[in-house]
Amino acid sequence: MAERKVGDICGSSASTTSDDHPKDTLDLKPEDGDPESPEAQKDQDLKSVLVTSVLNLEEIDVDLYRGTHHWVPRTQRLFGGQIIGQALVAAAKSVGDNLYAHSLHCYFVRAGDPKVPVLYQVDRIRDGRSFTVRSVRAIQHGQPILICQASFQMLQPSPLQHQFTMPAVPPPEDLLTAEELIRLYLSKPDLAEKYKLGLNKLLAIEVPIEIKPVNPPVFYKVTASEPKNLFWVRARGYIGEGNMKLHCCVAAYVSDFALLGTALLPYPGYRAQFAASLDHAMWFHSTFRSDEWMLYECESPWAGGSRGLVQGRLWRRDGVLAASCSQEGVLRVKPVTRPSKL
Ligand SMILES: CC(=O)SCCNC(=O)CCNC(=O)[C@H](O)C(C)(C)COP(=O)(O)OP(=O)(O)OC[C@H]1O[C@@H](n2cnc3c(N)ncnc32)[C@H](O)[C@@H]1OP(=O)(O)O
Repeated sequence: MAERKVGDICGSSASTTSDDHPKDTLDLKPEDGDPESPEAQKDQDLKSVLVTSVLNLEEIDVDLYRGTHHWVPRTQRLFGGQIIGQALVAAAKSVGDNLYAHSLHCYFVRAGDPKVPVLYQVDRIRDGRSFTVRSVRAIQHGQPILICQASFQMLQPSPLQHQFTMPAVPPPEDLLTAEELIRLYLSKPDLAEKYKLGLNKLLAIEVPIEIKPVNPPVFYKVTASEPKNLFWVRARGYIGEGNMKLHCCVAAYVSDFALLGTALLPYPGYRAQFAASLDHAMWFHSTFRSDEWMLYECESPWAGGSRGLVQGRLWRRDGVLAASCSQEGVLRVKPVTRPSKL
């Protein structure tokens, strides 16, 4: 069982002990690392996308913020992870530097409209001695699209510490990114034209997340599998050590990516006719860097009634459990029709 360090709650930076916490703010300006370093310069643009646009809200009034969009799925409904991440940013703005996000619970009540920004209205529910709770409504066209409650806690170490063991998988250096896999498929001389179009569309999507599937699907070979999936994941770009609240917001964004699809893995004979996240809950257990590779372990323990339940665990490379999440989504499917062999 991986040894957890005292103070390993989402908030202190990974290297601190219990008595020297960096000022943990949500100032989203580029980290004070060496901005001229090749690493920071190389990714500054992409970092500016994720840090200064997707998760950098404009303050409209006290506890009222406005968020814009960067990447929108082909469904043309706003990506749920964006709305969760932005809602957590809004909630965190009115919370002291000595408090750290430990959980959030959301309902997606209407589809997000990519043509208009999202307003985030924060309600300061309670400021307790150890725990502080905020409620956030994400609003478009005067109606809520998401309702979210987030809770923050002071650092309070405890002798009760345990976690599961991280799955044994190849390191990310031994695996290909989703883009590299797609290019590999596209290089196959016998690939049918109709597949090329779909794959090139996938390549064109500018998702600010890098993904390396641990067990990449054998492309277009439809086989049923257990409702379990593993992939290495990280935010594109350099974010840096200090903004633990920001890393939680990025992890919230990442956690909703490719999660619901886990419930479809046992049913290759069906494709989603209508799929959307209904709710999303997340718990932050330790410090982590969302701009460094983390293992995302996804599984679906149940599906039925046009819904699927999926759960995820985000692991640091050193085996520490960083965050857990659960989500239920509506899954309406129809049989996949294949051209007859006759
Ligand atoms: C992975 C992600 O990031 S998803 C993004 C985040 N999540 C979301 O955007 C979901 C937001 N929430 C919502 O949109 C709403 O709460 C809903 C759609 C989930 C539920 O709203 P309801 O008013 O109950 O809609 P309902 O479920 O009846 O219908 C939804 C769709 O399914 C269709 N539908 C309904 N019943 C059936 C059925 N039995 N068979 C097939 N289709 C059906 C409806 O026609 C509708 O399709 P349409 O939007 O193309 O017209």
